[in-house]
Amino acid sequence: MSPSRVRALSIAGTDPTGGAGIQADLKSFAAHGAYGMAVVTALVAQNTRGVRAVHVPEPEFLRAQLEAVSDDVTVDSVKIGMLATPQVAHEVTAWLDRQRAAGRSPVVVLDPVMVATSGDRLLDREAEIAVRELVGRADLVTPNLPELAVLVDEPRAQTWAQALDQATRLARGSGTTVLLKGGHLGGPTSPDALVGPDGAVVEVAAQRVASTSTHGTGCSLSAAVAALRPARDGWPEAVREAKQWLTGAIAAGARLEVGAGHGPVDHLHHAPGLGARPFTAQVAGLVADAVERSQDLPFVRALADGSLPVDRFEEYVRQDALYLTGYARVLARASELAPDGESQAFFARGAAACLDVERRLHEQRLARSARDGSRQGAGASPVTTAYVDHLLAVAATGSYADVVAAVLPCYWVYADLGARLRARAGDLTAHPYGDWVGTYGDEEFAALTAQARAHADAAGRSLDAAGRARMCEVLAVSCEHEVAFFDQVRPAPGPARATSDELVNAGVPA
Ligand SMILES: Nc1ncnc2c1ncn2[C@@H]1O[C@H](COP(=O)(O)OP(=O)(O)OP(=O)(O)O)[C@@H](O)[C@H]1O
Ligand SMILES: Cc1ncc(COP(=O)(O)O)c(N)n1
Repeated sequence: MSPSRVRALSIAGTDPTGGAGIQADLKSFAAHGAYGMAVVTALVAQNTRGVRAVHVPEPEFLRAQLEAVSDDVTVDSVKIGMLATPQVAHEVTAWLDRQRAAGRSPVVVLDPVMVATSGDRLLDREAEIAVRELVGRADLVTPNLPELAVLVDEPRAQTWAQALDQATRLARGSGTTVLLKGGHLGGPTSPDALVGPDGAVVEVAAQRVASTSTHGTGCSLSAAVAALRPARDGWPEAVREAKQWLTGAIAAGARLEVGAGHGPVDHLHHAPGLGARPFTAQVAGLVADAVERSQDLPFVRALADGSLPVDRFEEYVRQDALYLTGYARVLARASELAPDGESQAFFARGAAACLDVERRLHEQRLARSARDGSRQGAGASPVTTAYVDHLLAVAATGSYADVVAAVLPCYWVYADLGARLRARAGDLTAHPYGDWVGTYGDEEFAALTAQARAHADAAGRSLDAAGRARMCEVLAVSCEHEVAFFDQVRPAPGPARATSDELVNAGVPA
């Protein structure tokens, strides 16, 4: 069996702030699904603003690290970064030669790191010749414009054409494919180009991102290419994929808020769900606010203390029944869009349960009006219509995640409000609206609400930031409708408290 992941080794310097060097390489490996390993060439005290000090361990210690890896692990891919001194470069060259002599030939990507973005040198001048020797042993070398100039021993190219010319000569002379990086060229684009030893050029275009989050871009790109190459057909495929990822990583870098200088890129920008807070944790404050505001409304206060006139309660129940018919349609839509059988069944059961409740309410209303000749009342109020319209609009145009976010407050606000009312109401058998309070405040409804929340979290997990934001917006609108729904019934001054007789058919719990 072949191993499940590419085993990639970074041989490079460190960046304790995690944006460049070995730390960036390991993130880049992981971001591309490789198993990452690292051998330290130099310890660098640096941050996003600059390099403070460099400590290069003895070459023997570097050799010991390299051999500790290769004596034990088959390495599929090697990325070489900061080499610091001629001794370090020679040690790495000798190790590569020993690997080849032993019949091991990992893919070798050489990022000829010389100067950091901050302008600090990361390679002794005397080491430049040693790095040139290493180019011939690599499969791919990834110079930026100043590094390319050093490698061909010429002044820095001023145009893309001049840079391509230098890269062609480097590739021909060394027999190694060159990935020429155009980041230092300026202008609206940031192109790279693969130049083969035969002179073949493959340009990889990309827009320039207006950002200062470019610390470690070279490290991250070369590590990504090293991770991808053993699993792709050729250099162009690996480079295109890595470059597209890097452009997104630069764009997302600023949001990390790491450091005051040239910030790092976001290596995990393509996996926004990873480590993100669950959707329901993100919106818990919105729901808590809706519950808080609802419990202070005159209707809810009167409901809780039992002073609500029965005709007011009936009006509420009537609007609720009308609402439930629309709500059931939207739950059915969630079921239709559901990604798996469990969520499909959950929302289908919810839709059926709403219709059962609605039918019971309707029958009891008919029985009551037949008994005492009361009017049936008009149709849905503007408030009820507005809430249902919002839900139906999301159902018609939104994704499964949007629909689940839209229906969630009806569970969540009711469950939380019900629990509070139940705690406040005391003995429910003596309470005129005890049935209603009991149903929404009971454990069964709390369990259903927990399931609805879990479905919303699952739906939000795979979304990008924009998708999550849409879910939050939709839920926030539903929360506002929830509060307005309770607020539409005013406990009119007047009739005394409901008697239990009057309530026989009025308050019907779900
Ligand atoms: N502002 C930007 N927008 C988009 N891509 C960029 C930007 N800056 C750099 N890149 C890309 O990042 C990669 C590294 O480019 P660059 O030429 O800066 O190499 P480097 O100098 O070795 O990197 P480092 O900043 O790590 O030293 C290249 O693919 C380049 O095109
Ligand atoms: C250990 C180490 N290796 C490479 C770089 C180059 O990255 P950048 O030019 O983006 O600072 C760096 N700063 N530190």
